[in-house]
Amino acid sequence: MRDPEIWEDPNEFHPERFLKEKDDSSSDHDYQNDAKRMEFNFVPFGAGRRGCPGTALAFNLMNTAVAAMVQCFDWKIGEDGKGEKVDMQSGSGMSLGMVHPLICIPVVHFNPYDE
Ligand code: HEM
Repeated sequence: MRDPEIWEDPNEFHPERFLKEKDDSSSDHDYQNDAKRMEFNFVPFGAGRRGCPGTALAFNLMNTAVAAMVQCFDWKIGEDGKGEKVDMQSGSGMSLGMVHPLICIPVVHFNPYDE
């Protein structure tokens, strides 16, 4: 999943790598493109007969869900809210579960009804 022969800086968090269009030379990074992803370098929803049937729904909802989480909350790390950094170490397997479960506490910082 983090094969350096397929992904540039595979252990770095570069979400913009998924924005890059095929043959876009405007960036220093040669991030992956849609065509390469179709070659099963990126399979977050599995594939084949048992592939995820919720793929289209997830794609439609994910932007809104993440935007709401970022816009409406600050996030404290750990059960006591005193952690400083999320341990992103990933396990093995198709879907890269986290070795250390992510525990964060949402703190509301924007309430549209507080007017
Ligand atoms: C970001 C969101 C999601 C991710 C990353 C995800 C990922 C996955 C993965 C990796 C599998 C296993 C596929 C395989 O074995 O090849 C799976 C299966 C499945 N997913 Fe999702 N999924 C997501 C959202 C959803 C949603 C929104 C639904 C339903 C509304 C859903 C329903 C299912 C079901 C029912 C299965 C079992 C399919 C089967 O075994 O035949 N998933 N998903």
